[in-house]
Amino acid sequence: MSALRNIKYNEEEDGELPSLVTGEETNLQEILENVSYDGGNIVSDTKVERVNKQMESVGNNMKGLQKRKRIPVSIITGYLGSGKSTLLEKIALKGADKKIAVILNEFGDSSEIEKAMTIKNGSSSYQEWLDLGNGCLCCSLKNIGVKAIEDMVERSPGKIDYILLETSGIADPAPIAKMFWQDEGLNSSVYIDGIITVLDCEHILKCLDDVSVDAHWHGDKVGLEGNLTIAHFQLAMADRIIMNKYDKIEHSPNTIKQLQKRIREINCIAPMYFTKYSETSIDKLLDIHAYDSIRVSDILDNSVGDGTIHDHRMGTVMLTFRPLRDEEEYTERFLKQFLQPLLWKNFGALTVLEDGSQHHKHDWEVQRTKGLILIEGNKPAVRVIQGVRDTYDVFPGRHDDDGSHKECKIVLIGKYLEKDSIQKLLHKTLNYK
Ligand SMILES: Nc1nc2c(ncn2[C@@H]2O[C@H](COP(=O)(O)OP(=O)(O)OP(=O)(O)O)[C@@H](O)[C@H]2O)c(=O)[nH]1
Ligand SMILES: [Zn+2]
Repeated sequence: MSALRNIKYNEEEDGELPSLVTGEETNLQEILENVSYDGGNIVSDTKVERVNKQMESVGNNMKGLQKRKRIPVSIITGYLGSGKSTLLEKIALKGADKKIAVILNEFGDSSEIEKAMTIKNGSSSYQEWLDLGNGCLCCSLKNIGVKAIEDMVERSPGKIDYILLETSGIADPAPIAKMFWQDEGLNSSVYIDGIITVLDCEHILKCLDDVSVDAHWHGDKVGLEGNLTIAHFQLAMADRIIMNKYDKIEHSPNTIKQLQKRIREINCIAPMYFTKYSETSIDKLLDIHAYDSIRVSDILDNSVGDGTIHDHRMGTVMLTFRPLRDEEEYTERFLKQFLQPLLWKNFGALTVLEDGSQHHKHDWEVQRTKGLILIEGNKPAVRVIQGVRDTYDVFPGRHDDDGSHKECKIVLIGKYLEKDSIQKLLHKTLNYK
C-alpha cells in the first residue's frame, strides 16, 4: 500500500504564491476568483488529483485487507457422546496462542451455558455465549445463527482468528455448511474452512448398521428415511474424521480394520485420525481450506480406494476423465448436461424400464462434491468445484507446478449413488468413444 505523499505547497511544483491579500485591494473579488485552493493549502490541481487517486488506492487496499481478514469457521459435528466437546476443549487449550471463538449449538440444554462461547486470548478469555435456544442450526435456527455469528465478528474486530462451531449431536451438517455459503453477509466476514466429524469407535458401527428406521440412539430418534442415520450424513460431509475412543478398540485389530473399511466406503477422501479423548494436533484440523481451491488437488490425490460403492445407502463415487477441450465443452456440456442434472434432478432416481414402465428407485442425493477440472484449448484453465447438496461453487484452480495432473477428477459422496449410471451420463455428455 503506497504511503500518501505530502501535499504541502512547494514553489517549483505549485507555481508562485499569489501576493498576500490584505483585503483593502480595489479588485479583491477578481483576485479571489483566480485562486484555487484545497483545504487550506494552495496546491496545483494535478497534485489534488494525484492525492485523490492515492486515497482511492489506499481505500481499496483497506477493503482488500478487510476482505482478506475473513475468519475461518470449522464445524465440529458427530454423534451424541462421541467426544466433540472434549475435542473443543483440547483445541482451545492447545490453541491458547490463537484467538478462538467457540459457538455451541446444543438442544437448549442449559447446562451447556457454562461452556459458553469463549474467545481465548492468551490467558484471559472473554465469556460471551451464543444461545441458539431450543433447536438446531440445521433445522430451523439458521438465520438466528447467521445473525449471531455476524454480530460476534462485528463485536470483536481483530480479536478472533478462528471460530469453532459445535453442532448438536444429531444435526445434519450439510445445511449448516450451505448457510455459510449462501449468506452474502456471512460470506464477507467468515468462510467455512471444513467439517470435522468425531466418531465414537466403540458404537459407530452399530449405529451405521442400525437399520430399524425408528432406531433409538441415546434416546433420540435418529432413524431417517431408507435406513440412513444422521451418522451417515455426518460422515459423508466430513473433511476430517476423528476416530475417537480408540482406547475402547485398540486391543482388537479386526474391529479397527473393519471400522476403517466401513468408514472408507462412505467417505474415501477425508483423512482419518484415531484418538483418545480427542487428543490430536490442531494443525491437522484448522486452516484446511476444504471449501475453496487451495488444497483440492491434494485432497483428491490422497483419496484412498477406488470409490466403488459398498454401502449403497451412503457412499463415494470417484471418476477421472480426460481434460475438457475448451470453455464451451466445460459450460455447455460438463456443467449443464452432467453436473447440474446430477445435483438438481435427483438424476437416476426414476428409470424407465424396457417395457416403458417407470421404476422408482430410492431418491438419490449428492451430499458433497469436489472436482478438479482441466480445460485445454487456446485459453487453458483449471477449475475447482466445491459442492454441498444442490449448491455448488466454482473457483479458479492453479495448474500444479509439476503438471502432475493430466486428468480431470470428480468425487461425489451421497445417498444411493450408482457409479455406472453416473459414469454413463458423463461418457454420454463428453461423447466418449
Ligand atoms: N473412554 C473414552 N471416553 C471418552 C473419550 N473421549 C471422550 N470421552 C468421554 O465421553 C463422554 C462424552 O464426551 P463429550 O466430549 O461430552 O461428547 P460430545 O460429543 O460433546 O457429547 P454431546 O455434547 O452430548 O453431543 C465424556 O464423558 C468424555 O469424557 C475417549 O477417547 N475415550
Ligand atoms: Zn437439525
